[in-house]
Amino acid sequence: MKAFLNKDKRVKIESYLKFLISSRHNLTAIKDPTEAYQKHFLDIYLPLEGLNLKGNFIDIGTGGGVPGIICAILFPESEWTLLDSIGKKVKEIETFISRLNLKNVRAVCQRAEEHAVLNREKYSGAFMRAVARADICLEYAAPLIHIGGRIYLYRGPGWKEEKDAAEHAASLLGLSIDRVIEYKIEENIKRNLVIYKKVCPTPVEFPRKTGIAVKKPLGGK
Ligand SMILES: C[S@@+](CC[C@H](N)C(=O)[O-])C[C@H]1O[C@@H](n2cnc3c(N)ncnc32)[C@H](O)[C@@H]1O
Repeated sequence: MKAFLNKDKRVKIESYLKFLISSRHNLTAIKDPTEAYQKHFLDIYLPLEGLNLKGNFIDIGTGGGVPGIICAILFPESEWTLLDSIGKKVKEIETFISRLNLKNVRAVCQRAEEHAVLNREKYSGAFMRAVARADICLEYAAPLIHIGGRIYLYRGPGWKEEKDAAEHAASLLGLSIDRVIEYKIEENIKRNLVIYKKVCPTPVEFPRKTGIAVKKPLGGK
């Protein structure tokens, strides 16, 4: 199903952005509704407009629920797992999920490396924004998705500099780059949705033990 907006989805997205910017736990530094619409909604929505998504997806390092909650509203026929290692964030997004009456979302408090132990190859796709360097994100996400599944990384203009490290990690993890969607959320704010496809099994040694992906990134220091 392609991403599209109708009145019901618009209302839910506006309510969610209100919850997010008025959170007690400072889930975002953005407090202005117009800026939140641009940086938390348009940033996620614009590159998805032409994409067909259906299945069982995970948002790793969801924080306040971006991109997971936005995606769950845009793609109600898919199942969404929102993962974060910080308990108070997960508790708060659980309240957002129930206030928005979203039936296709669950929130899980766990580190990505630990989630992979019992959920290997469970998902059709993984989304990540602002969690870590791209090569580190790929190590977290690759074991969780099945062959043929995709990893969607929201990256800023620094993507060009981190691309070689990400490509090296991808070659070790069974991934191949699928496409890069370039877009702008404002005339001078350039963004990329970098999409990797899982083409063969991720070796069992990945993800490495908790914390190692950050300490010794696959793409080098
Ligand atoms: C800067 S926030 C980004 C939140 C959100 N994705 C966004 O774009 O607004 C990064 C989040 O990733 C989570 N995180 C970092 N490493 C993680 C890991 N290994 N497993 C689970 N969550 C992780 C942090 O707890 C934090 O909430």
